[in-house]
Amino acid sequence: LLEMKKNPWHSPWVIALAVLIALGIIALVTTAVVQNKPLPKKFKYGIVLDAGSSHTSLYIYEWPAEKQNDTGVVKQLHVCHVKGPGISSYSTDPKRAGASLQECMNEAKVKIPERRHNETPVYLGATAGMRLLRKENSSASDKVLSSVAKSLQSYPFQYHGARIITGQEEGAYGWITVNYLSEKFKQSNGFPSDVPLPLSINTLTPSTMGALDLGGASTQITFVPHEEVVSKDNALDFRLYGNDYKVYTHSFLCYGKDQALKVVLAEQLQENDEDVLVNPCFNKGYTKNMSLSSIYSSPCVSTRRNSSYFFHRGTGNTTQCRESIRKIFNFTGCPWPRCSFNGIYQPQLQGSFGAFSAFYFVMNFLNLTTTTLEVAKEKLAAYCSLSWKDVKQNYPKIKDKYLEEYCFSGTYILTLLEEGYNFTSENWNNIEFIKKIGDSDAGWTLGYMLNLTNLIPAESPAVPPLPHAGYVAMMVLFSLLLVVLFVIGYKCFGRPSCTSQKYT
Ligand SMILES: Nc1ccn([C@@H]2O[C@H](COP(=O)(O)OP(=O)(O)OP(=O)(O)O)[C@@H](O)[C@H]2O)c(=O)n1
Ligand SMILES: [Ca+2]
Repeated sequence: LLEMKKNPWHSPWVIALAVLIALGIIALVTTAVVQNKPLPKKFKYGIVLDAGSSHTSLYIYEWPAEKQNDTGVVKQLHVCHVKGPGISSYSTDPKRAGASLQECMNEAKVKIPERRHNETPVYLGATAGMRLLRKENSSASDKVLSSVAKSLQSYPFQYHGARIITGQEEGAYGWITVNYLSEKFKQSNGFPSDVPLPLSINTLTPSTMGALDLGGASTQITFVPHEEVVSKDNALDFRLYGNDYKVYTHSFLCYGKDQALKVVLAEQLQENDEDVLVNPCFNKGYTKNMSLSSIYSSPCVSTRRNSSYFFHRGTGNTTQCRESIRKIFNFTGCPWPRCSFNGIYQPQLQGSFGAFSAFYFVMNFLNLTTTTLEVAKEKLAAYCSLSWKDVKQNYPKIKDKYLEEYCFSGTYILTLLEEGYNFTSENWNNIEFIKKIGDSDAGWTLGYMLNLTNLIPAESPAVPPLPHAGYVAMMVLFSLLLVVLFVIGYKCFGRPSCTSQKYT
């Protein structure tokens, strides 16, 4: 009996040690489990079709399901350019609008894992081409939309609608895209998120990047100004990742580069009595027989002329070209403290800007993406003065459709940015001409999907239970404790000092 009482395993010290060791193991396992929840490794997908005035593109986005609230995790997986013109061009044969999307939709079926098809949302947003068609003939635009809707619904994805987005949305989502991709929303304003900010809010919000989008039929300018946006039509309020943003946006319908060209040509024709149009915005030696209906059929053009064809001849003079482009802007009659043009309010430009879509295509072709404004003007003048023969020889691979318009387009862009939006030599280099940020294209589609899929939270997402450093420290501490307990246990084993004397 005495022997049994002396058994060291029955000493309270050893029992206490055993309990502590067990607790240590439980603590270790719990910390590891809480911190490193098993990763499901599940990817989610979304499809957005950008039905622009000149073409349609299908974008597939991908993001890890468990991180979807973080900023910057949604990425473009794939883009497919639909063959043929924009959907508004099928107004006389709407069925073909839906059919035109099939090739890209079939590609999406291959790119997205089959088991994810039924949970993948698909959105179609149509822009200025459809806005113009709706203005002209709303039943035709309805038919085109029904045709594309029917086509999209025949796929195994989750159909979320086909609609014409507003110019405001187009500007806002473009702004969200560039700031999401350049991780501008991650920054904090230095104030706790529940503290109401002083009135001069936009001087305290983290800096963002403005967005400049030039399409075929409309153009958008969107940025966070320092001053209050006094025109309600141009004001947007966002709360993203715990910060408030007061954003200015405006979309100019008919000021996309294809429609602007039609308006310029119509003005030039108006000033010409003959059926020959001598145009300083096209290279010398460029000639083309054009139908007047190609210009007068546009709802952006209000003038009319009787004959059916005209002879278009270039002279390649950028100074004269700029003069004729300037005529489509109205710089008088501003009812606001400040205007861009046509009496539209625009606050003072603020911060850096990302200029994408046709701003990029044209400026990149002309090699003007990184120059000063003065050098851009000089280089453009030199390009415009090249003969059409030389231009064709220098760029044999570029389609005539694009090539013939670069002198006009370059001059239009400089006029729009400098005289329309009031960029100057001083802030010119705040404009960054971009196509992509990382692997994703700059444009409104990503912002549209992030918003409709609730992928951008209003408040900062919750942080993990422990920051990584805290987790490592805890693990080291628990491990050390366990080692110490083992050592004490081992050293104590069988020693009288560790066994209770009152049993003897
Ligand atoms: N490599 C390219 C591709 C396009 N373009 C021109 O860029 C303009 C269209 O730009 P885009 O952003 O694609 O316009 P859409 O989205 O079709 O038009 P919108 O946004 O106004 O609906 C067209 O004039 C087209 O000819 C170009 O110059 N070079
Ligand atoms: Ca567009």
